[in-house]
Amino acid sequence: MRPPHSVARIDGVDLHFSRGARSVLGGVTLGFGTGEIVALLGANGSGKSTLFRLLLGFLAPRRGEVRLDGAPLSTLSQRDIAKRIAYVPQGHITPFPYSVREVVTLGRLPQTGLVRAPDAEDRRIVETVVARLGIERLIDRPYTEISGGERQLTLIARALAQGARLLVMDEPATGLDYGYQIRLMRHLSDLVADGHGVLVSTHHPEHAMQVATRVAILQDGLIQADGAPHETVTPERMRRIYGVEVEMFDDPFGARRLAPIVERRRDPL
Ligand SMILES: Nc1ncnc2c1ncn2[C@@H]1O[C@H](COP(=O)(O)OP(=O)(O)OP(=O)(O)O)[C@@H](O)[C@H]1O
Repeated sequence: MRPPHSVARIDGVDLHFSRGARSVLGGVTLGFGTGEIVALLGANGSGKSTLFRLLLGFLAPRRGEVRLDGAPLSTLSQRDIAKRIAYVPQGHITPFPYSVREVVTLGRLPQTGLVRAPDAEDRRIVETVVARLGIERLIDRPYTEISGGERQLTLIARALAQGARLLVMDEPATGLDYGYQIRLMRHLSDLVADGHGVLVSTHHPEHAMQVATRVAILQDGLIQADGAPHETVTPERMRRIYGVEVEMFDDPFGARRLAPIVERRRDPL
C-alpha cells in the first residue's frame, strides 16, 4: 500500500538576513508533494538555497508560514521534520574518512535517535538504498576517496535511508560528468514513480525540461512562474534570468527542448 500523499508548502514568506538588509525572499509561495519533481530555476544568489533552508526548518521566516503535511513547521521537532523531508546538500564534503556505509547510516538518525544503535533493519535499509543507487561496490570505501558523482549518489542514498517521502536537492548535478547527470535524472524519475516527491534546484533549464513535472522560477525575491515546464521555460524568461538567447524546438520524440544560441566567431580568411 502506498503511503499517504505528503506535501511541503511555503506561503507568503519574507526573509532577510539582517536588519535593514534587502529581502532575499519577499512574499514567496511554493509547494511540492509526493508524485512530482519540481525544478527550481533562478540565477546565482536568487535565493534557492535560502528557500530550501526555510522548508527544512533551518531558517524561520520573518513573515509568512511554512507547513509540512498541513502542520506549521514551528510546531514540529527537527526530528519529526527529518522523518518527512530529507535534504541533499550541494557539493558536500567532510574531512573525516567515514565509509560510504557510515555516511548512509547517518540518514537513519531521525529514526534511531542518538541512543539506539542501528539494528538489523537499519542495516537492511542502508544496503537496499545503496543497491538502488548502484553504489554497492563503494560501500566500504572512504567517502573522502570517491568521486564527486559517487559522493552525490551517496548523499541521495543517505536521504533515502532517512525514510522521508519528500526530498530537497540543492543543485545535485553540479560537477557531475555527462553520464552521472543522465543517471541522476533517471534516479529522480524513479524516485517519483515510487511515491517520493522531489524539489530540485538546477542551473540547467534543459534538465528541468527533461525531468520535471513542474518548473518554478525564482527572481527578485518572488516566484515569477510556476507551471508545466514547456509553459514556464520560455526564451523571454531565459533572457530575463540568465541574459541568454535560447531557441525552443520539438525533438523527434515530440518533447519540447531548448538550446542556447551561440554565435560562432568567423575565422579570418
Ligand atoms: N547566512 C547569510 N547571511 C547573509 N546573507 C546570506 C546568507 N546566506 C545567503 N545570503 C544571501 O542571500 C542571497 C541568496 O543566497 P542563496 O544562497 O539562497 O542563493 P542561491 O539562489 O542558492 O545561489 P546559488 O545559485 O549561487 O547557489 C545571496 O545574496 C546571499 O549572499
